[in-house]
Amino acid sequence: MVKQDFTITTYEVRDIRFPTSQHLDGSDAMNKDPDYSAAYVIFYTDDKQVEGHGMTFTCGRGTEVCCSAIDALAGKFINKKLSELIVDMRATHRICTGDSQLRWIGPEKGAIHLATAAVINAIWDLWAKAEGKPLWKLVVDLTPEQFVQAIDFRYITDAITPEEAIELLKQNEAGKAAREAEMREKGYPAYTTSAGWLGYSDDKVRRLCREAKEQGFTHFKQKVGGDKASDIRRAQLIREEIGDEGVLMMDANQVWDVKEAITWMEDLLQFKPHFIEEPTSPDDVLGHAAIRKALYPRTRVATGEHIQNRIIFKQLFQAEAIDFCQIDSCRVAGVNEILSILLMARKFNIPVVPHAGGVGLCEYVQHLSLIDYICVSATTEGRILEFVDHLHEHFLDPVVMKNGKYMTPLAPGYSIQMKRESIEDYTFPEGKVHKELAASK
Ligand SMILES: C[C@H](O)[C@@H](O)[C@@H](O)[C@H](O)C(=O)O
Ligand SMILES: [Mg+2]
Repeated sequence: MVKQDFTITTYEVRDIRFPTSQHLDGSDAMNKDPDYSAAYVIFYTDDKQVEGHGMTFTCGRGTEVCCSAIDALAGKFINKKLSELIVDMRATHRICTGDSQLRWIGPEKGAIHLATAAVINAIWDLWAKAEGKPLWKLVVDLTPEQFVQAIDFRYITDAITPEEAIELLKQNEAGKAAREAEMREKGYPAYTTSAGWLGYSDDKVRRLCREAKEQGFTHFKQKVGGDKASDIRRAQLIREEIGDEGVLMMDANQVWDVKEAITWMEDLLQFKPHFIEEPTSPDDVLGHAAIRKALYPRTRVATGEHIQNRIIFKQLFQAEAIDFCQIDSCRVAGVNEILSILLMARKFNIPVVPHAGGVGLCEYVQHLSLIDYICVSATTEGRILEFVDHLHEHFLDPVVMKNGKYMTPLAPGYSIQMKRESIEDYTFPEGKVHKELAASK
């Protein structure tokens, strides 16, 4: 069943924080000073060479809460053999989401769900390493039946059944090899968010847009929703830099009420935004639908980085509330739940445009878009993968960008393993970097 088998012997949880707020990297109208962080888990095995790594993304304070939740889950995997876990990935996923007591502090949402993502992703990382394949390749090589076996269909069978999902995957079998070859050669198209963080000066935004254009990017995201006059000024200067042919996306990070979102966007439509992302609360399915109805087709609506689980995605699709589905690799419960969302998005014909603004998220989502293209949607039309240019140097197998595209990752695993030195230096609060920061204050 698995090329090499291991038994999980112990685990380690780390609270890792990068002080990105110092330069306002990652800042937006809601998250004014994020410190890109990771609640990080390592599963050690009886083979000293092979470890499963996983993390969930956080913004600084609160990482300790997710670490505690990881602690509550990870112990369940001690003494488990990899082969036992992967034979039924649906059951493995339920080890976390189905705990009859822990479930009360979710269910399938909040810190416990973020923690589930870290743990589940670490298991997939271990599995991919055991097979000697990058995660995307492990998944695209599964049979349609095995792919579907990883998914918890509870609460979504009114949108898609396992039988339908298998049928859908089977339809794409024929072209899989050609799409894989294409991706290995050309890579997956990306857009950049790092030119448009809200806390950056106009000059910096201008310079970063220029640099991103030179690097081959054609799609750029601007943060909006702080102050309307400055949104307008900023949109103007970005348009000057990227020209009419450049694609401009806007992201409000949930700051508006429903009506406010519509009126605010009316004033920004002159800049031809491709979409408005997170115009309001991620829980407000009908609010998103109302905003979409008011603005479509002058602009479109995107959301997902704070959509807590497959059930809310299902409702967003059913209510025709969004035009773009921004899956987040560790907001929902890791690879298993992502697969269910990819399938539903395919069924409802909504392009998947993953969220990657954080640490480690680019590393993760490159695999997910490859899975989407090679075996689920079979198209890149309307799809583009987010890229932010921060903190990649801390990973053993960081993303490789060329000409505005993600080059297909080839190393075994889920690309999320951090360098040991980075783990030590940035562990909060006792790592070297945090001690130095505290001393300098
Ligand atoms: C706090 C973060 O940087 C967010 O601003 C970021 O994830 C953003 O919403 C994005 O779309 O990338
Ligand atoms: Mg966003």
